[in-house]
Amino acid sequence: MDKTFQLGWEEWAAFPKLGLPAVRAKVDTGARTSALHAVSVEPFGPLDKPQVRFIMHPVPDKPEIEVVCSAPAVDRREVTSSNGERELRWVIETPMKIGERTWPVELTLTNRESMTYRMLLGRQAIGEDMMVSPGQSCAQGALSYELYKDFPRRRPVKRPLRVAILTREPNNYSSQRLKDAAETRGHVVEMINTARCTLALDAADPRVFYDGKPLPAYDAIIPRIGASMTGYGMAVLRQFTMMGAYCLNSAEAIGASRDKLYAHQVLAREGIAMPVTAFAHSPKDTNNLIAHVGGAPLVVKLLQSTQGRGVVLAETKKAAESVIDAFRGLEANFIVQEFVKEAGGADIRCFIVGGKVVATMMRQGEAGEFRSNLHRGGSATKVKVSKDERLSALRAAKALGLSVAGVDLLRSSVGPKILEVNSSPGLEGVERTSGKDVAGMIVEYIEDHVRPIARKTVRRKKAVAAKAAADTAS
Ligand SMILES: Nc1ncnc2c1ncn2[C@@H]1O[C@H](COP(=O)(O)OP(=O)(O)OP(=O)(O)O)[C@@H](O)[C@H]1O
Repeated sequence: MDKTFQLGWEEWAAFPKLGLPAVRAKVDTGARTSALHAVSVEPFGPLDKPQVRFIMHPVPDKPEIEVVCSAPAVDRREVTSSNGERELRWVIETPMKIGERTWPVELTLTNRESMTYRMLLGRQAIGEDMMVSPGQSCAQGALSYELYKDFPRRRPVKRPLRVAILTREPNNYSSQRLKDAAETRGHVVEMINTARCTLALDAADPRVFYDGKPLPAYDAIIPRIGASMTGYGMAVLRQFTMMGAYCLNSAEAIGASRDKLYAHQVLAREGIAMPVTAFAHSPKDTNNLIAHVGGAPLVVKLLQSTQGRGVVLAETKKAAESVIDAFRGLEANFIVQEFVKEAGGADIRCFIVGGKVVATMMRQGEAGEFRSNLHRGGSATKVKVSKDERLSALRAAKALGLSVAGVDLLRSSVGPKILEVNSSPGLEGVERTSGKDVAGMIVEYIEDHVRPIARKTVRRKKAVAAKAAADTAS
């Protein structure tokens, strides 16, 4: 039986690792190397293991379909194109599937926008047992560009991602764990100090500069924005979103969860149980505030508080009045809250990744301390949460629109009461206590949600170009 693998003068190829299900290629035995259409080609990753990221428009008459690809770079070499021009091109190696057969091929990356075929299949990629029939088209069967129709909804392929962690603490446990988890899976991680980013607001080409140099297009951003940087961090995040990056938590969701008063209103609107909470603007309303939460004992919390710093327990009405007066004197914003005594100085942290509680821990304050924060000497232990607790934590994260969240709740006599929803929850306590690889789960979630297509960028660029043309004409 003839085992020769027949190729026609044109063939349909698929590149599973690049996320390209159908590319029409011209077979050209006159050319040594194969070439693939690529724009915005950017190298990234460590020097000893370089990667290239590029954008491919697989459908010639539909440039709005953009697929972001990345692959290990094997070389950078000078190639002479058919018109005799010499060009320095990145070379990648990736599996190619034609018909039933898959084999690794080397591809040089070049802009083939003006060519009919997005790919040229050169003789180096044609094996010894293959034969080209010049009179035959698509000897291995036809694919279709229809495969790109539902593209944004398809599960993206696993490719090396260029990930940035937005943090001012690159060496802390959470940043390092996320970096390790991503690198173990073949991704490249860069730590970006939020405070050092400069934003260039240009409708056609929004950029982020770092130390005066433009930052590249990232596939994903992991925001680890500290409370003191919330406003600017959100702006940086919005900019990266405009540049087409997938952001683990959106700027809006982070802003909503950081604004404690607003977050409490959202939870209340969604009917999620929490300690009765009150807020007043006028000093004349101190008595009303105290009455609203059922009188003393009660908790007064600074809206800007973190790590339990501005959280005070007032055991008597007199003490409550003094604390409220003191906070008002300092012009501080605060809320007054029912004290959930039966929680016994403990709270439960539910770590949520993509609509699932993936790890939990119970934090218990030191003897005589009603605040359970680990920074205040509290200790963490394993805990099994009830269905009610799990569901209310999930509802709280969903209400605020957070994909990754640390939801704190109190065990009250009438069921779970949500205390707070954190948008940059620390990993150390929860990983050490639960023994779970939470960082790994976050990276897997990112892999499943990174956009395979950068359509928005194209649409925006087109809209800006069209407006400029209209302005010139008028
Ligand atoms: N209403 C309450 N009833 C009982 N205990 C409470 C109440 N509010 C807070 N606590 C205790 O005080 C701790 C700190 O409160 P909270 O989490 O609201 O403060 P925070 O400063 O925002 O802390 P974080 O750093 O976790 O954001 C809680 O973990 C909990 O143990």
